[in-house]
Order: sequence, then C-alpha cells, then structure tokens
Amino acid sequence: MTDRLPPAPASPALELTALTKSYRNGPTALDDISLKIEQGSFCVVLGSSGSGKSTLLKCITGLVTPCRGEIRVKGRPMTRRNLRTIGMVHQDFGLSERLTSAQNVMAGAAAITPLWRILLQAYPLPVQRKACQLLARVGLTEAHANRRVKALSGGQKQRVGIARALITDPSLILADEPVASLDPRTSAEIMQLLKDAARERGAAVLCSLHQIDLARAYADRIIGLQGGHIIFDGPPAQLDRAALSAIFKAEDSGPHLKFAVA
Ligand SMILES: Nc1ncnc2c1ncn2[C@@H]1O[C@H](COP(=O)(O)OP(=O)(O)OP(=O)(O)O)[C@@H](O)[C@H]1O
Repeated sequence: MTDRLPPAPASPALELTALTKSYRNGPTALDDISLKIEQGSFCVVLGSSGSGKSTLLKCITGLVTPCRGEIRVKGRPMTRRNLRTIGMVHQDFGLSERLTSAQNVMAGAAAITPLWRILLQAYPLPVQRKACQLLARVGLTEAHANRRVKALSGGQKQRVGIARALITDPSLILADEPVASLDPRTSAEIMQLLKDAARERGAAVLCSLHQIDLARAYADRIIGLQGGHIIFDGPPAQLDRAALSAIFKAEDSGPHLKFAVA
C-alpha cells in the first residue's frame, strides 16, 4: 500500500491580512481588512463613493502604501517584481490615445520587454501574435487593432483595456470601476467579457463597483465595503435589503469645516 499525501491546497490568488490605510490629514480609508480570494473566482467590491474601494486596489498594486498589513499574491508577498502577475483594468481605460489598439495591448507586456523594443515599437513576435489573438478574443477586428485608440468608442476602449490586462497571463485581475463611464448595455457586455475571459484563463478577478445590479449579475462573491470596513461578504443571493442599506448608508461627512471670509 502506498501512503500518498494529499496534494497541498492551492494558495489563494490574493490574501490580505489586517490591511490598514490612513491618509495624512484624511480618513482611515481601510481599517484592518483581511480576506482571501480563491483562484478563478469573480469577486466584486461593492460600496458607495468614499467607502475605500480604490484605496484597496491601489494598496494591492503599490500605488498607495498601506500603514499596516500584508498582501500576498498566490502565496507570495506582493513586491514590484511580481506586479506582472496582476492585470489592471481602469475606470478611465488607462490607454495611450495616440497609439493603436494593438500597440496599447502590447504595452501591457512592457515589464517583460527590453526598453529598446518598447521605444521602437518592435515587440517580439510572440507578443505581437498574442496581442492579435487577445484583440480578437475581446471582439475587435483587424481594423480596430490598427486604429488609434482616440478613434474608438468607450466600450471598444475598454475591450482594448481588458486585452491589455490579459497579455501577461495574470493570475489576478484588478478592475477599478471598469464600466463607470459606459451605458447600461455596453456595461453588461464588458462585465460579461471580463468574467468569461478571466474564467477561461483561471484568473481571479477583484472588481470594484457601485452598481448593485451589475454586482448581483456577475459576481460569484460580493464584498461590501463601508467606511473602510468589510460589512458584507457572501454570494449575491445573500445580499438582502439589510445588507444593502448597511453598505450604502450615508458616509460620515466628518467635522464641519469653517471657512474664513476675508
Ligand atoms: N490621497 C488622498 N488623501 C487623503 N484622503 C484620501 C486620498 N485618497 C482617498 N482619500 C479618502 O479616502 C476615503 C476612501 O477613498 P477611495 O477613493 O478609496 O473611495 P472609493 O470607494 O474608491 O470612492 P469612489 O467610488 O468615489 O472612487 C475617502 O474618504 C477619500 O476622500
């Protein structure tokens, strides 16, 4: 008889422990946040304006330095070097308007491309091929691929943004209000695309949203944030009226300011 050990459980795609951020002369935007996101899951951080959603995502990518806490991606402490294991989708698309769609997608591989190749727009052939495949995957044609981004619609721009986020085969995709500037029909298409494209690749998604209907329709799990605290964590079916009113209760407006009048 062979005594085989059971396989070690896979590390979570993302693990946050006691993450805390207080801005200087500002509020405590995140207060002792701990959570694990399993590989392949589609998680929505739902909260009103000022609840701490952007700060949470910015701490993970290193744009904001937390005051305390630990961030692990696939079991490894988050550093600049493993930033390439994360794909980012931005609210304002974060694309270079004067470059073509294909050049923008390839730019997502900048961290693994020699500088001279980036400056000359001479990306290696495998990167070029992959950019074309990804643009096709997000529903764009060859004509779109060769068009400057400034000549695309908002929905088309976000398709380019998703393709760019996928080019390094990330294990985790962070999407910060990815449909905030899009109409309802385009928003639904983009959310579905993000979910499907991530699932095909086994990537986990952490997506911040303030739209309840979109969170309900696309999330496997909803994390409700209010005043920098997690006040709900569960599947969409459990997001009842009480949970929603707790998540969207009016934020504390802070001390009243007095302005000196000259
Ligand atoms: N650089 C900063 N300096 C000081 N306070 C900040 C800074 N950035 C954010 N804040 C404050 O931290 C809190 C959380 O902000 P954050 O942007 O993370 O919220 P959010 O949920 O993403 O809001 P929105 O949906 O409006 O983008 C808010 O009270 C905000 O005013």
